[in-house]
Amino acid sequence: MLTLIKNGEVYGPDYLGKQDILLAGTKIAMIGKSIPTPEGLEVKVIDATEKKVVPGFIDSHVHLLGGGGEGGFKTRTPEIMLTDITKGGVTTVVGCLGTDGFTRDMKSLIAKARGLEEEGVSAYCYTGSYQVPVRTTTGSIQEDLILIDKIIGVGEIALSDHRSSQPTIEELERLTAEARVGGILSGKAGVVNIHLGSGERGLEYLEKIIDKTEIPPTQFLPTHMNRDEELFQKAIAYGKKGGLMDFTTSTTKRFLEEGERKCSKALVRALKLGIKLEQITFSSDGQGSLPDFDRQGNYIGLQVGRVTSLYEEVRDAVLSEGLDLATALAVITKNPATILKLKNKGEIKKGFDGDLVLLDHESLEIDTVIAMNQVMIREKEIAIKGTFE
Ligand SMILES: CC(C)C[C@H](NC(=O)C[C@H](N)C(=O)O)C(=O)O
Ligand SMILES: [Zn+2]
Ligand SMILES: [Zn+2]
Repeated sequence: MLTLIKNGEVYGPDYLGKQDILLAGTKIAMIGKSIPTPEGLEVKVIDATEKKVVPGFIDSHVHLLGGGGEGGFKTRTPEIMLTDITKGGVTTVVGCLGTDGFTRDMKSLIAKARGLEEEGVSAYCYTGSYQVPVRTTTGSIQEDLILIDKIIGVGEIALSDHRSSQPTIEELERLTAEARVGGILSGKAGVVNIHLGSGERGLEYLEKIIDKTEIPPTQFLPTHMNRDEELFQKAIAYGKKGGLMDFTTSTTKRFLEEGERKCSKALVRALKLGIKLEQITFSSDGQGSLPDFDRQGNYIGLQVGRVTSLYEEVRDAVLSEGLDLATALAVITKNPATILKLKNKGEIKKGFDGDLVLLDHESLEIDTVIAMNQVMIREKEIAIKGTFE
């Protein structure tokens, strides 16, 4: 199937100017000025005049099965549906388990990722959950990475949080070493997605491991680094040592009042403080719980994370914080693709996957979403059965 997207302002995420883009099969076949409509072939032509064309968004931390439970059974959060993902312009997700790594398991997570792939988006998983030792599928982290295509790393491993399994630094070193070697042997990132709570120890374990072992800082993708000012400051110090930082875009009014840093502002501040753009990503924590505890650790209530918050924060960074679009887009396109070694993802380049989002020129609202050259949302209309094909 051929799709010709005409005359859009293209950000790959770097600005490429007015270009036509030809999609063939599931790939970007050509990018160029005024590509002629191929004769005698069935081509879907999309007029992107007055639109910006950007890479499909990558959400590196989504509770595909739902999560939660921190307030008891009634607070389990719901499984994600395809349109929860595509209406946010997201065309690639990485699934994880959280606090409840007991009633939700890796077999279900892998099956859910496969289901989403059948529906047209790209989906991967981290093996494990908050807990250490990591509950794998094959019995070993290395074999999960080597044998199960959907598994690209380990997580979300909880540190500095009252809900963590209180792992020792040796246990964390060991599982990270296993993830690294499993990644190397399978050509994957083998990244360890770390859940940071607001505990005093903060990033201590990670700093010690990258200081005293051969494990590089890029082996860790620590998330929730914007959850409060103290952790944000620690993240900046960690970033100066080459550490990566992922900011969580799902939030609540109360969290922001309690000191959580809004992602659009955290991005601008981190750049101003000298953190390099390629060290920074956003992820949504979609369908994960956003639980509230008092100072004594008593449960107060919870809300549910939304994948749509991912691009909302990027759009705010541009419209409210004055960041340029190419810079803001990088944290949900090229950066996660590079860090997680997601081949052919995150950029508008010949040979890369046909994952594209068309934005309204002025409002930057999502207009059309194309995943693997299938139109999932067209002129803001959501395809009922997933795609318009
Ligand atoms: C970053 C904050 C706001 C949310 C964060 N969510 C999770 O980690 C996922 C959740 N525990 C689940 O298992 O569904 C948190 O709880 O700290
Ligand atoms: Zn988390
Ligand atoms: Zn989470």
